[in-house]
Amino acid sequence: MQHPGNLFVVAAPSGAGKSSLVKALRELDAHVSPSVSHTTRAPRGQEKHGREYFFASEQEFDAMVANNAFVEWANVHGKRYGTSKRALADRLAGGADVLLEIDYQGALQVKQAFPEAVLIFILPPSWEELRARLENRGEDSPEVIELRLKNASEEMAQVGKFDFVIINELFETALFDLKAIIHAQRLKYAAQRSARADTFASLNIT
Ligand SMILES: Nc1nc2c(ncn2[C@@H]2O[C@H](COP(=O)(O)OP(=O)(O)O)[C@@H](O)[C@H]2O)c(=O)[nH]1
Ligand SMILES: Nc1ncnc2c1ncn2[C@@H]1O[C@H](COP(=O)(O)OP(=O)(O)O)[C@@H](O)[C@H]1O
Repeated sequence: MQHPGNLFVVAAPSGAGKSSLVKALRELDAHVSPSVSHTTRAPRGQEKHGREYFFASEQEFDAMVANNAFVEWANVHGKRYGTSKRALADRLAGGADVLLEIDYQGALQVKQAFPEAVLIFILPPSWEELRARLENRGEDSPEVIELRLKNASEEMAQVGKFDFVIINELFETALFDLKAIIHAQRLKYAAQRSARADTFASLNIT
């Protein structure tokens, strides 16, 4: 079996720029593989089943919960979202670095299951800017935007439980920070692996 890859988790209040940052990162770094979540929310304009999400009915989601098919799942803004075990295990075992874009509740569940996971939280520079980004994105109704802003303060209160925090003010700076965290974790992991290999060799363990 190939060596398992690194696991990164990125969380943020809605509108902070998480999806845009992860998309830009993936264009620069082909070794980061996303995991496609299941959700009970309806698809937005351009979204495709199996690409952004697997869109599931409440009954389908219930069945997956009952079958213990999720690594983590949570209620977010009144809908359910979850990472399936299948989506994660195959990619990690194949040696890919996997990046999960999930909410803080899911991130903390992942840390329980995988203590070596690296948790990254993305903050907006201000409340005004967060609201402006949600409004300018033009994807959500005013009621949905208000709900997301209301939930943002509870989400942001969790920032201390994360390993790293990025403030997404200037996009290019935030992207640089995200790349740096991922690069540093890869180096650390590679160093640990080679130290282990040296020890194994000196002990004649193959
Ligand atoms: N726990 C958990 N949260 C998820 C998952 N997939 C997406 N989310 C989170 O659900 C929230 C809503 O996502 P979405 O409806 O796509 O809207 P967005 O916040 O504008 O990107 C975001 O905080 C996502 O990170 C998942 O598999 N598990
Ligand atoms: N640094 C930034 N400066 C200005 N606008 C940004 C920045 N980062 C993202 N945006 C814009 O803000 C909106 C929300 O970003 P998005 O990536 O959809 O957020 P999230 O996935 O966190 O909900 C989008 O319209 C995006 O283009």
